[in-house]
Amino acid sequence: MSLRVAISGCSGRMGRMLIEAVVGSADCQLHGALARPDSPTLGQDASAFLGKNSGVLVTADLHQALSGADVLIDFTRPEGTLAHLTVCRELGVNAVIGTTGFDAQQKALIGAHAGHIGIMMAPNMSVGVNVVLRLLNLAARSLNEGYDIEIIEAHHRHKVDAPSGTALQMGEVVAKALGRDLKACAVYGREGVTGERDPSTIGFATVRGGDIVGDHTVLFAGTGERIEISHKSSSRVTYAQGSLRAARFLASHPAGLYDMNDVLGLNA
Ligand SMILES: NC(=O)C1=CN([C@@H]2O[C@H](COP(=O)(O)OP(=O)(O)OC[C@H]3O[C@@H](n4cnc5c(N)ncnc54)[C@H](OP(=O)(O)O)[C@@H]3O)[C@@H](O)[C@H]2O)C=CC1
Ligand SMILES: O=C(O)C1=N[C@H](C(=O)O)C[C@H](O)C1
Repeated sequence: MSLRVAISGCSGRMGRMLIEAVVGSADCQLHGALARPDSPTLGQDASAFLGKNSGVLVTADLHQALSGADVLIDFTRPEGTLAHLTVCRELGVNAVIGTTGFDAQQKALIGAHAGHIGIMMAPNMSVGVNVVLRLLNLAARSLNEGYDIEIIEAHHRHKVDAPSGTALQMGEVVAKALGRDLKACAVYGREGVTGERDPSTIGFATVRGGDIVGDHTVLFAGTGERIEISHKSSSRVTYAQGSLRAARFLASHPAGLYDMNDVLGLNA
């Protein structure tokens, strides 16, 4: 039987990419498409932008979109995600969360919902980025003395959160490998007379412009050498395919909070 997938933020950059992926998939069917109450797309067929008819009309009614769905895939904003999760929990619908920019309190709320439904949350659904996170763990443990660590990310002009969720996750992985607390050692941008670099810090730099899909580099700068571990996305299709993989994963797992390592079997 097909996996019944609902998409929120259905007219956003990722929402459209996800609808295309679901409509083109052999084992998923579009079940619901959510937009905000003021969206001009309300009432239209959710795949009209593809020149296709899915039979699913865009709605702002959470219960209408989510009743009978197996899973919601949500790439919106933190406050939207949390509102959607409340209804997912009420209706027993699993959730794949790609939204970034949650604060600690919001993450705790998501954790509480995961006691009742399956939730897979990751700031980056691409297989490549999740392999890079593994490489960073190895690199940080090996380069734990004498290397200054800087994380540089670049995204399109429309992105609203900074640093990116992926950059922050890379920082968490590196800090953990070094036995540091990212909250205590992160430096988010520099200006003016900053003084010499504190070797215990992890620096972040953010670039925003044009249509950059998503570039991330972690720089280990030593004396006489630099190591750079980079990932560059050239299409959002990788995020959509990773999200469908996560949706399938949740269908065969009990309630709980999962990440891409679980989906890709990298925790084994
Ligand atoms: N995990 C991953 O792999 C990836 C994560 N992302 C993250 O996904 C999120 C969305 O990115 P992107 O698609 O580029 O953004 P867009 O701005 O293109 O789309 C966001 C969508 O969410 C809707 N939305 C905004 N606020 C709310 C709200 N409060 N309640 C319900 N819906 C809302 C918007 O509606 P409207 O059209 O009416 O404004 C829009 O349709 C970001 O947090 C981004 O960082 C992005 C790519 C990959
Ligand atoms: O907003 C985006 O576009 C992206 N957001 C995610 C993030 O914040 O890390 C993932 C990807 O880099 C694209």
